[in-house]
Amino acid sequence: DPKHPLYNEINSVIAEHMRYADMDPKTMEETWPLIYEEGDMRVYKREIEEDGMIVDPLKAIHTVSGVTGHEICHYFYNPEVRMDWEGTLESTKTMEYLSEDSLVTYQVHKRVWPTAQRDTYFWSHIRHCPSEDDSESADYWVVCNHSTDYNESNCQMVAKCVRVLFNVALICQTIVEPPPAGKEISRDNLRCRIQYSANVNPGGWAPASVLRAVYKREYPKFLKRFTQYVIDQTKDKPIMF
Ligand SMILES: Cc1cccc(-c2n[nH]cc2-c2ccc(F)c(-c3ccc(S(=O)(=O)CCO)cc3)c2)n1
Repeated sequence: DPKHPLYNEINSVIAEHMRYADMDPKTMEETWPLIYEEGDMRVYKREIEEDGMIVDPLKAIHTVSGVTGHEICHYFYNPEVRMDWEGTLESTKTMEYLSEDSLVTYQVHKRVWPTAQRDTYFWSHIRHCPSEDDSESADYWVVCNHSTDYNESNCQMVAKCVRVLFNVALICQTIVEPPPAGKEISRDNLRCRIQYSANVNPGGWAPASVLRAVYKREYPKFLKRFTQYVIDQTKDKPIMF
């Protein structure tokens, strides 16, 4: 039984993202042009225009040591800390908690000259997808942020903003190098494989060259800043498996 009005939509969007989980870099490179590479981070992008709009889908694969997928997803989902790590945000407002793993947020993003200011109104959902006991599949933690118009009329929007439609997913897998026999697992034994996918329709008029330059610059910055934030927040805390 749907526990809240967005329950079915969230299930189908998550299922779709999980179908594309675990694209290894080789397969990625066959169909996705690599636009940025630094250390373990690879950012891929397709150039797609839909009725004159840039809707370049973006995928980033990154491996971060010392944290778990649960920790990465916990901080990505938690609206209370978003202003601490999301550098392109002017404001964020949690409109409604649909359940303990689903909520609706209104955000205003910093203006990128010469385009108009953008805002986003979206649901967020966090989910643990344990591997089936056949242990063929991996164990994932997922967060999805997806535009919505659910109860939009209750939201006091910032005037003159252009609404952005987007569908973002963060899919994480924790890799544990077993410690020597009898030793506790420490953060030195942890690595987290992150897949970030973003489909952003910037809405309204925006020059293709400017948008593509912004995305090329902002996404790697955002992933580095966010993952470093989680490393800093968790380093002295017990591990969240
Ligand atoms: C990180 C990044 C990449 C590309 C562009 C920019 C940016 N600069 N100035 C305005 C924006 C902007 C415009 C519209 C957007 F939807 C998002 C946007 C970005 C990330 C996410 S999220 O879901 O990954 C994290 C939640 O904020 C959602 C929307 C960001 N920021």
